[in-house]
Amino acid sequence: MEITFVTGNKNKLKEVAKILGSNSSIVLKSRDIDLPEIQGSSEEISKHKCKQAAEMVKGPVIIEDTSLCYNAFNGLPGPYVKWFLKEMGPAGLAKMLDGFEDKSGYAMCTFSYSPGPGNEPVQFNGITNGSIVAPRGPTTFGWDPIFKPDGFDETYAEMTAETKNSISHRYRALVLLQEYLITLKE
Ligand SMILES: O=P(O)(O)OP(=O)(O)OP(=O)(O)OC[C@H]1O[C@@H](n2cnc3c(O)ncnc32)[C@H](O)[C@@H]1O
Ligand SMILES: [Mg+2]
Repeated sequence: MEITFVTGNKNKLKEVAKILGSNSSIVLKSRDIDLPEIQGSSEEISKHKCKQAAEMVKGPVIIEDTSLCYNAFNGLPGPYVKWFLKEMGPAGLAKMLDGFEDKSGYAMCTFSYSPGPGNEPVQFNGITNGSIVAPRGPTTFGWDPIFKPDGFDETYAEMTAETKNSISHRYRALVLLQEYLITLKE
């Protein structure tokens, strides 16, 4: 099955390609487009991106929207983390919690799949719980240096790609997406 992943983020594409790598039933194509995003919940933003992607590609597409949620902020910055990261950097994003005892949070990936234009997208959520820490490790990908998943001492940035891809929010959502796509073929 050939599916086009529409994203303006090269690191996302790299991880998705790697996670799906061993699964030969999906042939992943990609389009480098930074789709406009509405304001709303992660699900609403993801659905809107997916509908636009299906119109552009005129065939089966996946897109995803990623959130970093602070429990002390009732889930914010959530899907708006990109703009906080852009202006404050990872260190500033971690410092936002200085006045709060609760440093817990979660990373969430909301994938949407559409078989083509005019179809209602199907959604899959992957969540990895963790805590927000002062930046540690390479600054290659977004807020990776400040997110320490539960059960690990390392931040996402300090882990090997293999370890991150075996526990990440993105991996968990992709497991569900793959399970769904397999049912379509039956
Ligand atoms: O074109 P799209 O797919 O929307 O790519 P984007 O970079 O705009 O991504 P989002 O809208 O989902 O915004 C999520 C923000 O979180 C960052 N991000 C996404 N996944 C991440 C991950 O696994 N680790 C660290 N940062 C991540 C990403 O760089 C953005 O700044
Ligand atoms: Mg985006």
